[in-house]
Amino acid sequence: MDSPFKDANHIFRDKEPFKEGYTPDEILEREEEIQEYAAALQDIPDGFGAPNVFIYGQTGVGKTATTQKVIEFLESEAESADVKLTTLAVNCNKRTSTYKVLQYLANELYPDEHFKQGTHPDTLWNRIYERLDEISGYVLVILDEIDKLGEDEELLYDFPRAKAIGELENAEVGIVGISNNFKFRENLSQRVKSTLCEKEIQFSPYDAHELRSILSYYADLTFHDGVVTGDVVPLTAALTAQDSGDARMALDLLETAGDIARHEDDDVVTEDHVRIARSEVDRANTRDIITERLTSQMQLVLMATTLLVIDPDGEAKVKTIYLYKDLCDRIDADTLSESRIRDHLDTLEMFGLLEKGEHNLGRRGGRAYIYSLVDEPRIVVETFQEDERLRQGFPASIDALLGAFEASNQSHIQSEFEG
Ligand SMILES: Nc1ncnc2c1ncn2[C@@H]1O[C@H](COP(=O)(O)OP(=O)(O)OP(=O)(O)O)[C@@H](O)[C@H]1O
Repeated sequence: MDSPFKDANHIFRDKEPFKEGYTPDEILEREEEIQEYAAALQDIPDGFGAPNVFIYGQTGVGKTATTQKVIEFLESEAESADVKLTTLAVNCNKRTSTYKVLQYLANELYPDEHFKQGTHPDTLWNRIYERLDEISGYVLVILDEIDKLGEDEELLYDFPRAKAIGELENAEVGIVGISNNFKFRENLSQRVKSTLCEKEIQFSPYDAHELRSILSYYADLTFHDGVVTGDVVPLTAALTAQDSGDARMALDLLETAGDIARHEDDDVVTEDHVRIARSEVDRANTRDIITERLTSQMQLVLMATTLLVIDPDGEAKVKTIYLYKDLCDRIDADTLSESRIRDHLDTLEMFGLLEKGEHNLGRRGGRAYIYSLVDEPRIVVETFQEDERLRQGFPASIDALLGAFEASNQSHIQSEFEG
């Protein structure tokens, strides 16, 4: 058999910049935020203190990448100004409590020792303070995904006050908290909010113009010259801007379009590759949400809604609830109350799987909520068909129904739930 692998890659020159954790040399389209960020931290090189800063914005809008760049500048400014500065970066995604962050910091500050799980928290605090006093100067603790600490505020309360209350003599701690969870800030207690959110910087989603410039920069680094045809970057930027304004998502789409061109042995990447990539990425996202994030009852409610969407007789005659009960009977699952089903429909909407519209019931009075699927029904049906138990819930004619639906391309409103 001949080797199944392709010859030399004529599409990509380097894929490193697409990887998670890659630090770009340049941060584009964030000039204003960088200026604000620098102003918020100016007290450090000026020698006036270590401030606390809170950075927030949706996922993929450059909060982490911009922070890395600003910290690089800050470190070099501090050095030129002869100001002692230590920066400690912690990702709270993996360290979700004050204790875990302290354990991590202690291990970073004492590379020759190992602080095991179970070390008394007072020991961790004392050793950390001891070391920071030895190092002396300003200490900036950068807590990425700070919202993962949840309601555990001990660290956020104690650390910035350590000098004021005499725990530290020669060092002063400032915190940079980064979050994509908008509720986190609101839920902070007043005493922590007033310190941590002393200075706040918001990062907005990127618009199409900004994404174009970011994508062009990455395309130059990752693709061979002349491979990316004219409309690819603007289309990728426009599709992502309409959806989320998330640079990570845009880069993922561009890479997937390149992968498809490579796989198909095409010489160049075109708009068509981007469109195919878009449907592949959507498919993968939908699958992840359905299989990883929905409870089995939410899956059943989604299944019922999907069946109504593809069943030509389903429109406005049958309600989600009856179909849902029927599905539960078929796969022998418990049935929820109508109000819980309603909650689940709202959750499915929040996950971006369903869209809710409203219509008046005319002479009958009242309103009805109309749910439609955001994705192609086939993506949802195929995901359910991969699950042995859920597959039983579909009627034997599901493939024929789906085929007929696609042929007639009925994608309008289908499921009714009276409000
Ligand atoms: N303005 C930019 N210039 C260059 N690269 C960028 C820019 N914004 C984002 N990126 C790149 O996009 C990806 C996602 O950015 P980043 O991780 O900084 O987003 P984030 O806002 O911190 O997201 P999350 O909240 O999910 O952590 C990274 O690869 C990053 O290098």
